[in-house]
Amino acid sequence: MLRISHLVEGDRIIGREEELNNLAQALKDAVHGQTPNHVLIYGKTGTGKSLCSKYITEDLRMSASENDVMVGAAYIDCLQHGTETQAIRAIARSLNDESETGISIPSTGLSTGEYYRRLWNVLDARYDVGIVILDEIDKIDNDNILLQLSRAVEAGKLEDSTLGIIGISNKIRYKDELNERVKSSLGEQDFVFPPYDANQLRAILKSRMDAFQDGVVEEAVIPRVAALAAKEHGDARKAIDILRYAGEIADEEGAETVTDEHVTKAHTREEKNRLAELISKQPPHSKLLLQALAFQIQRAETEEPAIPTSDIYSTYEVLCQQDGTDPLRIRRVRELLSELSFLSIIEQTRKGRGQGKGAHTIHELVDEPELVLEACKSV
Ligand SMILES: Nc1ncnc2c1ncn2[C@@H]1O[C@H](COP(=O)(O)OP(=O)(O)OP(=O)(O)O)[C@@H](O)[C@H]1O
Repeated sequence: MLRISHLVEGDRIIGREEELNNLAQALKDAVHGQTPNHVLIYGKTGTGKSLCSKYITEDLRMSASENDVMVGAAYIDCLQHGTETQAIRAIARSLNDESETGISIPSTGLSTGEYYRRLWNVLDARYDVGIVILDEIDKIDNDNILLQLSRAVEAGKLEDSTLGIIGISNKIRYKDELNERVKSSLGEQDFVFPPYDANQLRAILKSRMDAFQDGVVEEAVIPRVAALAAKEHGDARKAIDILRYAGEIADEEGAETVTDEHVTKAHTREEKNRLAELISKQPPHSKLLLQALAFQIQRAETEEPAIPTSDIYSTYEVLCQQDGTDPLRIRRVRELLSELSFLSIIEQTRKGRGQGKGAHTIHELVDEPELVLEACKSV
């Protein structure tokens, strides 16, 4: 129950009624075998984007089957299947059943075009509607796949079936990066999932308490974990991870109960792991920028240093030189910094320079610079 991949049942999804309704509304045509809207979902980590997408497609699949409409769903993590061929192959494999279709989807040896052809055949053979969930869609290296999938029906690739896409991203500006054709066909409906508040996090944690035996978790633990997870942004993943680590640490120590002290240790363990995971997903230049900011903060003599973009940039240039890579332009650097801020790895504040002198942005790290540098090194 405390594994992140565990799919909770509908009645345990907390605080997402509106989002689930919106998704259901956008996809409802699939229940009658018609083409659903393509949907993009944005939101910070741990706001339930993957959970709600999987839940709603499963719900749709079951409602559709009552109408004798066959809905097939494929969930693809684009971080693991980041090229066009890998992603198409993964979708085709997940929807196929060779014993039923006679179509094989080998792991190598086919051209990208052939993988597409087999995917269309699988869809036509097995389903009325295919729903493809592309998680971390911004990690796909080539827009072509989005164009092909979103226009498969229009382009006459599918004869007896149709296709809908749910794209999920942490990058709020993801759509700006797409070319106009993809943008217009993919982004029919956009939804932003807000962070959870401490009450919702508490309810989410309570609904997972079956993971522990009765009386093992001390009373103060759940509110404390919820408060820790709500502090940066209301991240259910973080909350569940801290609770799991607290249980593991209590177990390692042979303790009878999970206490506040275990939560403190669990929080440190979670921060280290989360940072390393989050940073590992960032482009190389974002890592250099983070290191630059961490070095600047370490070097600063004030208690709570706030570093302007220009200072980060000058250290970043030195790091690029050491790394043998060309620095990006300042404009792109600003974009990467604001992405890091959206992900709650850094904090940005606009500050006035004094009357008539305009404003500039200053930066802080959410975590300790040593932790950030260690995480950058470990990935
Ligand atoms: N409303 C909720 N009720 C119960 N559990 C939830 C809820 N929202 C999220 N969770 C749980 O929190 C964890 C993270 O959720 P999920 O993977 O859906 O987040 P996400 O927004 O897709 O995050 P990321 O962008 O990091 O992939 C999962 O274990 C999920 O089951």
